[in-house]
Amino acid sequence: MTSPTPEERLGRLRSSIDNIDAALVHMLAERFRCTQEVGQLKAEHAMPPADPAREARQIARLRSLAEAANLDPEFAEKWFNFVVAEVIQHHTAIAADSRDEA
Ligand SMILES: O=C(O)C(=O)C[C@]1(C(=O)O)C=C[C@@H](O)C=C1
Repeated sequence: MTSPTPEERLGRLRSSIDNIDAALVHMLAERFRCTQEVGQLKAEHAMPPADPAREARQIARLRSLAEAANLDPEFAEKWFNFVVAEVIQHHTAIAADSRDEA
């Protein structure tokens, strides 16, 4: 039995990377589906778009999960802040739309 060539190994690794990227896109889409609903709920009840105390708890939890998974906690926090900044923009836009409609 011959061992795989570097090109075969690269091809297999890239195929796994493509599967992981697809899963991440689907998970992000699902997360944003939930946060859109949160945005509607917050707008209906005049709740603020951002909840810094909740974010602090999420960051502490994600940093601990990242450490356990051997992922750089700084990177996990940056990723979270990037996603949440987008969510807060969506929440703010939903609240503005619902005020315009009132
Ligand atoms: O949990 C909320 O209150 C949300 O609006 C969701 C979410 C998040 O994306 O996880 C976004 C903004 C808040 O500052 C905190 C958390």
